[in-house]
Amino acid sequence: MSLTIQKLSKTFGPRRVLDNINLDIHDGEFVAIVGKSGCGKSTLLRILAGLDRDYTGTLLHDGVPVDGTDLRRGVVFQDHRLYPWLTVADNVGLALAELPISAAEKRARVIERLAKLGLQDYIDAYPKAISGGMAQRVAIARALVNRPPVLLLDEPFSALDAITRGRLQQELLALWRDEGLTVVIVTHDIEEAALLAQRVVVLDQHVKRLQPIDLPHPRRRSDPAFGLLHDRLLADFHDDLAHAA
Ligand SMILES: Nc1ncnc2c1ncn2[C@@H]1O[C@H](COP(=O)(O)OP(=O)(O)OP(=O)(O)O)[C@@H](O)[C@H]1O
Repeated sequence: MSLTIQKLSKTFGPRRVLDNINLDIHDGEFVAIVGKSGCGKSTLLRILAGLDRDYTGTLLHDGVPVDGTDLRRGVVFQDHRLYPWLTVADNVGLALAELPISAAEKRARVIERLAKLGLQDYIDAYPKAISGGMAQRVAIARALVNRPPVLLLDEPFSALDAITRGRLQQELLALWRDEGLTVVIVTHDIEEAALLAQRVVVLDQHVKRLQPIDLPHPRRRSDPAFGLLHDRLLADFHDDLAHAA
């Protein structure tokens, strides 16, 4: 068991954003959280990260209550959040600041991690000199440099062009497979969720649907089984929109 969410609710003032969420995320699982804008996806991810502790209910990581951010959970946001005055390597190295290892060891670890993401030629570049896709790779490198077992991503590819997004999706799948990560990705893109995840959580304040996707990777949009699952997820959204109207 990796993350355990029990009876979790969250309000902003009078507004209930998450209502009685129950969800177990298993070790090594790839879970996508989808739902219409404002349904609480980012709020839930921030809670999983330990960035927001103002909720009711229970959140456990490996059976232990989450009480803040933790080196065992790396986080990637939609915007890369790199410091413009630091090089790529120094941005990634910041994540190791508190680790009791030598500067040389830190540098070696940073370079190894950057190389795994194809960034070996950009180690000493500044963020403004690299593309949006590269910057998101750096953000992933920063999230993983501590070798956390859990990677949490909030709309990590939605600001990228379609080709770059496709590449990064494949790289994320490779990282998940090769490193045995537990991945939770928030996305508004049903197709992205269906292409990547083993389970898709449709959120609408509560868990509206938990959809397993048992298709092997790489998944093809042209596969009829993929189309069926995609359409089922899409139907949940139409349902939401009908209710909203
Ligand atoms: N700090 C805050 N204070 C007050 N309300 C907030 C705060 N953060 C989020 N909300 C509200 O909570 C609701 C859920 O927000 P959240 O960002 O989790 O949704 P989301 O599903 O991620 O949306 P989107 O897909 O548009 O990013 C929204 O109505 C939002 O306006």
